[in-house]
Amino acid sequence: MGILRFDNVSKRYAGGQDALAEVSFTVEPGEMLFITGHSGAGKSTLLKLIQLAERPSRGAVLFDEKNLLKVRGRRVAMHRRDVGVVYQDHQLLTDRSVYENVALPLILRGMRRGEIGKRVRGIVERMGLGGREKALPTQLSAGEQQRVGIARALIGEPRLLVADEPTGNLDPTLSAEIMDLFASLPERGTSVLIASHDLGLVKRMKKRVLVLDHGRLADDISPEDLADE
Ligand SMILES: Nc1ncnc2c1ncn2[C@@H]1O[C@H](COP(=O)(O)OP(=O)(O)OP(=O)(O)O)[C@@H](O)[C@H]1O
Repeated sequence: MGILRFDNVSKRYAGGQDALAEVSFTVEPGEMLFITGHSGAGKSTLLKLIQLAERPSRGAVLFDEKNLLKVRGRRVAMHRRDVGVVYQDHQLLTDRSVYENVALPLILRGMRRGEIGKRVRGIVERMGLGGREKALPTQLSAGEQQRVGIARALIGEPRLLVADEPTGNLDPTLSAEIMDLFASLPERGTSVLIASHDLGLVKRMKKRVLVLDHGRLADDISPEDLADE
């Protein structure tokens, strides 16, 4: 049973063409995969459907076999706890410390301060940011800032992590470091779906790759096939 399933999903924005057309695929628990394709191929749209930032025009997106079309109102926030999101520009609060940025999702949930502190310390260490808790994001390097963004996405222990061009602003060495960090997540049970147009980086990771072309799923390449190329 997949953690995420797209069943013949199409998405058409008002006045536009199909941004996604009849897309079907399944993501297993603990699987890491990439989604790639040209600019405008529909990568961001696909990730938005998972976060309930957009709704499909046709077809169904299922999370844990639950049709997301039925998730409305207060249950949208509950669903978003299960999906951690990492952005290209990390979207950190620049006037808040690393600690506060990472703690934010738990504060919003009303978790006890002691429990928040324990969790933040744990994830900050895991992301290699130990000792930087009091720093402001502007005092950190680009790679460190992105790791704070990943820590914030992971703090609520989501079942799935989605990332839209998470290394878009980083140099090749830092990009590889961040990718290795993502690759370490599935062994803890988190599935990871990363949109990237950096084909070199994607191929190096030797994971499953979904290829979008004008909204259609043009290819679904297994790690074994990738190794053969
Ligand atoms: N809010 C919107 N309203 C109308 N059309 C949109 C909207 N968002 C995206 N589109 C269109 O949908 C198509 C897919 O866009 P999307 O952003 O999903 O592509 P992408 O693969 O993420 O591109 P990029 O790599 O440039 O970010 C494009 O033709 C885009 O112009």
